[in-house]
Amino acid sequence: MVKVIITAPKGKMGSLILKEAAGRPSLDVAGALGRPGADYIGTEICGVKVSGDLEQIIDQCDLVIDFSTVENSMAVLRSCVAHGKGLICGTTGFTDEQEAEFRKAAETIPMMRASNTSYMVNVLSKMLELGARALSGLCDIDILDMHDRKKKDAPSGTAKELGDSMAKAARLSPETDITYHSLRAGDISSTHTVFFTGFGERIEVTHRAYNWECFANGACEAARFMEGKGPGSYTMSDVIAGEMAL
Ligand SMILES: NC(=O)C1=CN([C@@H]2O[C@H](COP(=O)(O)OP(=O)(O)OC[C@H]3O[C@@H](n4cnc5c(N)ncnc54)[C@H](O)[C@@H]3O)[C@@H](O)[C@H]2O)C=CC1
Ligand SMILES: O=C(O)C1=N[C@H](C(=O)O)C[C@H](O)C1
Repeated sequence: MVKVIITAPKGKMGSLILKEAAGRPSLDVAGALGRPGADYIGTEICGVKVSGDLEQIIDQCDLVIDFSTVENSMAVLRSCVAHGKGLICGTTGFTDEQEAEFRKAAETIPMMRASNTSYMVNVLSKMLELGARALSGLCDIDILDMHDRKKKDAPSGTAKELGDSMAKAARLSPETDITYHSLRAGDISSTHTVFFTGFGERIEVTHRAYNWECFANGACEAARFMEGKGPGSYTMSDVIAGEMAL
């Protein structure tokens, strides 16, 4: 059983992950990390005690699951490195320098950076690799991500990851061969469309999340996958590989 600490238990994602993880026999939720000073510090959510200080509780876990903010995630990353704990980070919007710090950390701790933990999105990524290999040079490739008006980052982390995996598969540049578009409006829930646009014809492939449960389920699957893993960089592609028999 993996012992986990879950951050942001009042956040949109953190609250769903905590609820899902608390009900899974494969996971033991050792604690939750809330925003310091918040009125819910010291209370229990889903039967889990909420602390405002990761240093006080981190030694009770094997792994931290963190879907919060860039600032908090960088602090969580540094604590995980200092205490030799694993980390699944689903937060998006990091700078290149911050991403490099995650890669460096993977030399000493088990690390999963995953901008999208939905099983379907990660299957979609495999389908798009095939599309990009078959169609590169014959068409334009564009990615449109649509999210609610409160989302902080654009393009989405998912758009960037899909672009990177297509570019790697088809030997393209993710910066110059793929074009990114973002719409932030109302309460749109995560929607990604990839367009392969030729002349006289076009392919559009879309993933629509109706709510955020697919990401919470995927985060818990990822935590189960991380059990017993040593230092290194792991991806959702590794998590789904067994199920897809890739
Ligand atoms: N990887 C994936 O599949 C997904 C990733 N995300 C990403 O996850 C992140 C969070 O998204 P949401 O839950 O929608 O945002 P949210 O705004 O609902 O939640 C963020 C939470 O972080 C908490 N927080 C801030 N500072 C903190 C601190 N010092 N200690 C503890 N908690 C702190 C806030 O109190 C808030 O509850 C975003 O970067 C988003 O893009 C969102 C959905 C799926
Ligand atoms: O903020 C969100 O909602 C989401 N963020 C992630 C991203 O930036 O790709 C994953 C998903 O799209 C939901």
